[in-house]
Amino acid sequence: MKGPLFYSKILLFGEYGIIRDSKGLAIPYNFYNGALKKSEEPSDEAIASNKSLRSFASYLEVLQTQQPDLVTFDLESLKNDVETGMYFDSSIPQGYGVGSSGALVAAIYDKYAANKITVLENLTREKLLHLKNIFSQMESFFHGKSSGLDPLNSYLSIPILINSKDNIQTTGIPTQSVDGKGAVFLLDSGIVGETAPMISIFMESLKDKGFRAMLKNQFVKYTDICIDNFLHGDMKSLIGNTKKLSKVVLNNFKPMIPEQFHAIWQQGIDTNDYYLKLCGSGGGGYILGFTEDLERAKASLKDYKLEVVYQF
Ligand SMILES: Nc1ncnc2c1ncn2[C@@H]1O[C@H](COP(=O)(O)OP(=O)(O)O)[C@@H](O)[C@H]1O
Ligand SMILES: C[C@@](O)(CCOP(=O)(O)O)CC(=O)O
Repeated sequence: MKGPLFYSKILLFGEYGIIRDSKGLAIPYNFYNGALKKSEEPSDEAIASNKSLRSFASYLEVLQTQQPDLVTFDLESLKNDVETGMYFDSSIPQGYGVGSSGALVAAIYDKYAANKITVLENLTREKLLHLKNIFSQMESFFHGKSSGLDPLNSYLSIPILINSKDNIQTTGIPTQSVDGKGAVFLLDSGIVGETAPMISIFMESLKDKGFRAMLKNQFVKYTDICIDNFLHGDMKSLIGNTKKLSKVVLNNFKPMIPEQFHAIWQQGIDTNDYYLKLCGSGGGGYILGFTEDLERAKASLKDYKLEVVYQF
């Protein structure tokens, strides 16, 4: 048995802001994927994954008992498959901000949900919101509060634009220019991040009036402008505004940036070779980079591994 593939995602813009109603833009990232699978001779990884699925199945049982109107599953098949060794065979790194638990949630919903909303039907705003709500509650098993956006992106495999909490839509993004000099890339911090403590730090910071003002007048403002620039293919403005965003993040989201990356973050701003921003909740995992000139960014970051995700 091997199920369909579910992909990783990248939240290009909107981390933290979407908790406070900024815009957000998430795109599928097809470099990594995962699928439900059974194997005769499971590896240690498969055994660990199976164990995690077992607890997830119990959680879903409670969820559907508590909220039968939200979603129900074919629990008998799910439990039976878990008993007979099913696991999530995935190349998506865990705790890296590219949605490993989101892809898993999407795969489970796809295979076991009753009356599921499918990708093929007309996805009205109401249906999208309903799906996001289901996914949010399913995914909260893995890291507490979840917006449900990761599984939604993985399930639909199309870019999603968040206009506000209750207003989301699927969207197109400008076609890549494969020989373009400009690029969006991932920088591997080599550290596994944890989502929940980062969100706690953010929530704590929100108690401060100055932080709230910075968020509204700078962070959310530049996030929203960057998304507009990106969607309209205005890459010149995008680069200028990611520079502003990069500065705001370095000055105000330090706990979310591993310490050994503070200097190269600043170096990008000083040299204009690249601009860094958070990729998801931060604290490790990937850092997202934007550059007008990929070769220059590569030379400047020669000691690091870059993965290009989009060229323009
Ligand atoms: N292949 C897998 N099999 C079982 N559980 C997985 C798998 N991949 C991810 N998970 C679960 O998802 C958690 C990581 O999700 P999360 O904290 O949301 O990080 P991220 O989504 O940034 O990768 C893991 O701790 C694990 O419980
Ligand atoms: C920090 C946050 O805004 C983005 C998600 O981060 P991550 O991809 O789970 O690391 C949290 C959320 O909106 O669920």
